[in-house]
Amino acid sequence: MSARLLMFERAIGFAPSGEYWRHLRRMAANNMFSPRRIASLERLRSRVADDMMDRVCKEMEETGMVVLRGVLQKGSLDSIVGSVFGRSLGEVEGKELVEMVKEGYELIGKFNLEDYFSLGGLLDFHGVGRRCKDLALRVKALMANIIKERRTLGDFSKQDDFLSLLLALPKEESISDSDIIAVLWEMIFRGTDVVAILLEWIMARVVLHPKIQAKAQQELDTFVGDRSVQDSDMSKLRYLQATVKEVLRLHPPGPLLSWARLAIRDVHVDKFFIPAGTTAMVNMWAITHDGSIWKDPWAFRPERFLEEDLSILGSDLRLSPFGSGRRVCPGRVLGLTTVHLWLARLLQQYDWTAAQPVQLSEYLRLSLEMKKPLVCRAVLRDRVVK
Ligand code: HEM
Repeated sequence: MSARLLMFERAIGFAPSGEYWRHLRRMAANNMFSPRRIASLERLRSRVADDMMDRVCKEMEETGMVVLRGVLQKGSLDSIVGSVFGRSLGEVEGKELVEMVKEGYELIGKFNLEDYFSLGGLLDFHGVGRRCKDLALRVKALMANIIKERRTLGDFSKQDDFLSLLLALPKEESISDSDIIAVLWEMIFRGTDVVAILLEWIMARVVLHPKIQAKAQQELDTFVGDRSVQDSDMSKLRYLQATVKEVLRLHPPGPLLSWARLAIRDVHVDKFFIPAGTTAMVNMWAITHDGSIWKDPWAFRPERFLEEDLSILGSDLRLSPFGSGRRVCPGRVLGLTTVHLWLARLLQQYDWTAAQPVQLSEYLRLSLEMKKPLVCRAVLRDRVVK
């Protein structure tokens, strides 16, 4: 799996010198995910939330139930595409992008002997390597077109999307088009599905625990009232934030973080000696279910995070669902901000119950997904949200 990710990423054109990662880190730290930029994207997130509410309403009217996965995936893609390109894509481009992301996920999950014994493609019986290369060419072609079009329009300095930001860099900091493509693709590929997957887990828990749902709604009614909830309300919505943390603990979408790390030199970790060349995995899922770390680890109890406030952004290794250290998720604040806002909207607007039995079985692809999609019933709450 991790070898595939690397193979695929190399095919997309990551600079072998590691320049790409340097750029990604600098962008993430300085600009792309600065609080100002994340705030500037609130209008987009909010508009996407409105669209999602409309889709929920439509599905309820047409079928009497909602398959949330489709609604969340569409919302997540619209939001990331808007953040990356500053506009929605046309029908053809949009469809192509969805297909490319799908193909990328499928390829990452495929077993290929060539990942373990590289014989120049001889063991690539199912053409996985060839498909990776084909996909990389399609990604490059689509992105190159969008970059060209944006350059023709010029004056990117006033826009807040990631592409404009990269194009507006001063000459001495500018990066090559292939690195721009790699950075943007990585944002789309890593940032789209995981937000939808996390929200589906959250809603499954909300449906399974009506008292927790009611408590989160009560908090919204008390602190936000009849107007539409905004990012700036989030600091007061402590129970809602605790609920998200508890879902990240029980159902971390990246249970093995980025799958594998390679020790490039001999190292001691606690009492273990790890020789150079070892491939090691961090099993975050095992840590977050460990009874010696968590009291009643299998119980779904958001209150535990009211009793002890714990940062989940990478400084406390008991719960680091976004990883930690140099390879920590660069999109973690944007991802969390989005999840908080959309969850708050879903709960403010509707009461949620299960339309089919909720199953918490897991399915591991690039991320840990619900095996069986969640099917709910959404009933408009009697409060009018303006
Ligand atoms: C809220 C949901 C999200 C979760 C749970 C999540 C989780 C993770 C995890 C566990 C990793 C691996 C970290 C490691 O190996 O130590 C990761 C990496 C990454 N994430 Fe996220 N992520 C989320 C949202 C996002 C968003 C919204 C974006 C982009 C806009 C994004 C972009 C990335 C990128 C580019 C990497 C690769 C970083 C690297 O390999 O150095 N993520 N994420």
